[in-house]
Amino acid sequence: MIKTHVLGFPRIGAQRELKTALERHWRGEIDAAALEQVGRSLRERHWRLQLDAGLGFVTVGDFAFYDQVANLIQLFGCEPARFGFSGEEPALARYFAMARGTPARPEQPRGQPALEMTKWFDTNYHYLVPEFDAATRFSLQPERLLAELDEALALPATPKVALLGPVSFLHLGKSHQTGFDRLSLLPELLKAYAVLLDKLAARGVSWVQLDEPILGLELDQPWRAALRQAYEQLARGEQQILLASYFGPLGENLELACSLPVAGLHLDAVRGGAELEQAARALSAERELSVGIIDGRNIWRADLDAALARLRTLRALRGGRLWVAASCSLLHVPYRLREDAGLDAELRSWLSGAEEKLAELRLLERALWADEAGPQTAADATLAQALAENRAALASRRDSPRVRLPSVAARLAGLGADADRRASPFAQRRPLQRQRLALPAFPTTTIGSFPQTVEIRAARAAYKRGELTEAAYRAAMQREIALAVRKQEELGLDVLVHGEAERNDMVEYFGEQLQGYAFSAQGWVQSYGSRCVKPPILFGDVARPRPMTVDWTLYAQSLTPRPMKGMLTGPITMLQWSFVRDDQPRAETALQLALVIRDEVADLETAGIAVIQIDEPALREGLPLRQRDWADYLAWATRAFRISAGVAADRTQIHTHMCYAEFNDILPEIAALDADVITIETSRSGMELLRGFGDFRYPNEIGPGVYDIHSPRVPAREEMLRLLRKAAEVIPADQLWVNPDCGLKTRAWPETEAALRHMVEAARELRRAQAGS
Ligand SMILES: Nc1nc2c(c(=O)[nH]1)N[C@@H](CNc1ccc(C(=O)N[C@@H](CCC(=O)N[C@@H](CCC(=O)N[C@@H](CCC(=O)O)C(=O)O)C(=O)O)C(=O)O)cc1)CN2
Ligand code: MET
Ligand SMILES: [Zn+2]
Repeated sequence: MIKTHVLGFPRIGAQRELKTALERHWRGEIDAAALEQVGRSLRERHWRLQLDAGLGFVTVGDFAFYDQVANLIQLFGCEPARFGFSGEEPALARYFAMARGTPARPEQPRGQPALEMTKWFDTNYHYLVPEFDAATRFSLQPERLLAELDEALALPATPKVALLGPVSFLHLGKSHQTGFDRLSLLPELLKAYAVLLDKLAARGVSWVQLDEPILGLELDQPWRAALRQAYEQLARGEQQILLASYFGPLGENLELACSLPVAGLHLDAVRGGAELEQAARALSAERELSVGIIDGRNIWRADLDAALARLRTLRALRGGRLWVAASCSLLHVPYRLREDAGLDAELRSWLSGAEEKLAELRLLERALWADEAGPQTAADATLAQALAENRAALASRRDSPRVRLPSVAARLAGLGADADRRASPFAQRRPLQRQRLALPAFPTTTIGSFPQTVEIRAARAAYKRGELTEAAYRAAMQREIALAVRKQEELGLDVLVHGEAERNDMVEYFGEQLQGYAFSAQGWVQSYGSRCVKPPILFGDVARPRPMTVDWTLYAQSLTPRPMKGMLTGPITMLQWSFVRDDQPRAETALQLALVIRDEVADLETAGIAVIQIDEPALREGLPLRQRDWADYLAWATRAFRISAGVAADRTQIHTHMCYAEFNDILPEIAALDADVITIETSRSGMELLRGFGDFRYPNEIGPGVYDIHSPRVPAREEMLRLLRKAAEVIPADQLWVNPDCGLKTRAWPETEAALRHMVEAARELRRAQAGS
């Protein structure tokens, strides 16, 4: 028997309907009932797509109004006590309170910060981090999930319920209590899972998919033992469990996974392809093997011939039984690309979004059926035609002259051995930069973006629709830049930025100006909550036809005598947040990107810009999931950064910026980037993150973020002072900068100005204290 399925489907909506509805709800424009209705209709639409594609199941449980991990916090009734919920509040209101934080109330004068948000493995999706401590109790609240299940049953459709598994749920959470062992909660959590599984079985659900993506990580013995304990216990119930792993090979966890007494095992055959045959042999015959052969992380059209060859081998090993799936949830790819208005016909034929991936699964299923059916049927002709079309599209991509630019390869080959080094070491660059910039102690700056207002977005949308001329658009963006410069001067910031008004996104903006990149009109992917990105598509060798930021930066610099920071996105972040080609190593693509950024640095410098920031927020996210693969990645990734910065003269100050990450485990490599200044996100951790930089004696200058930009909350001057004093305990004062955690594009102006005013006051207070001591 061949069965096809997906681990999850994108939920934001082909037209981002969920985003629109959520934001309207948060603004108070639509009530909870209207929002729920949007959720229901999206679920129904997505299930119908799965039904129409002939999948063996529709997947239930992948929908979330904010995040699938946050759903589990409510499903298992473990909302953190700090939110002070009485239980009287509607569940959805509590959910958004956890996701977005709560404003100050008389009984909670400072409000509650949201749950921490962190990267979902090595993706650009962020999940909300569950908080566990000794007082955590679980109490199953299955109403929402059961209601969704009933919707699917009513279609009618055969549902498979998909949830994060108990061990990954605990693993991905955190505890603020030192010494608390999250695994001590496992027995209670398992009881709740077991009750839920029974309820699902009673509703007639035949399969429950439990995701344990931590199987792709290096696990300590206690976590491995926890997986065994969990599945031995859960498998005792009625419910059949499909245990799902993705994002990498199982490696040393393969044997464990194959030996757990679950009814089926899903593996990522795209990133863990090498071990599929081994798993097919190791898994006992009565169990199902689900082969994730369609890439759930990237947008290239699948090579169906290759997939079929692979599946036939595996099917033979499995005695004819096999499930065929996408490697991971399709959450990470856009809805559809084959008809996207932003892409030309040739490119479209090379791509697959979520809908097209459903069709690919269907074709694989039909081809495998045809093997068994024997003699030619009428359906075979359409199948053969579809496979031929697939072959032709793949050949057109492989042979396309658009993909290769000989000049790029030649330039890389000719790159000097010292291209990744500045002319002199930091100690020599520093006095030259100090003299040129003449900054006060504790210099203040921001990370780049200022509020992306409705007006800015509307102007860009009108320009893209052809309703605004290029000149009018340019003038509108220049007005925004002038406004940002004026406000920064009024606030008294030291190193200014132009504010990035002209950028739709820090990656897409550059992609749009580079050869080798294409960008879709509707290829949205959820990044967190209602926020989406439209990753540009890197399909060929990268080249820069003309400078990308020089005009805007020079315009901004012309408005002020203060230093204007040029603002670029670094090669690794460009790589990580784009859909990149799969026909050459990522390391090579990174080098090509490094060269175009290098050229931009050179042009900004020639134009007289004295400070240039090369953002690398995704450097940490790109780390391989297993530590043993880190060194190789870090070697090429940091070299790519250094190649982009290495062209700068000693007197030009290079900044970099990183956020959303635990930096302490890669401090030597961060230091090896040799940026003159690094700004990092530290405020949510109360400067804890900085301690590592201090212990390591980080050699260059650092701007630890002094306030969280994810929340409209305006921190008091004293709060920032406290953080700065804490920072000064671990970092020498003459190395410290003062700045927010990250860019301010998601904020509005009033809170931005208020917070920056407090920040500048805090820096001035420090200077006074220093002068007086
Ligand atoms: N690529 C990327 N990844 C990242 C980050 C990032 O900045 N970029 N930051 C971190 C956090 N992730 C984030 C992801 C998205 C957003 C974000 O603000 N996204 C915006 C969209 C940004 C964008 O592409 N804007 C376009 C398109 C805007 C738009 O929706 N326009 C409307 C029309 C608007 C109108 O008519 O008024 C439309 O196309 O329908 C533009 O400004 O041009 C959103 O979801 O709202 C923020 C942080 C980590 N990962
Ligand atoms: C996610 S890092 C953002 C850096 C960028 N320069 C900004 O301020 O928006
Ligand atoms: Zn950032």
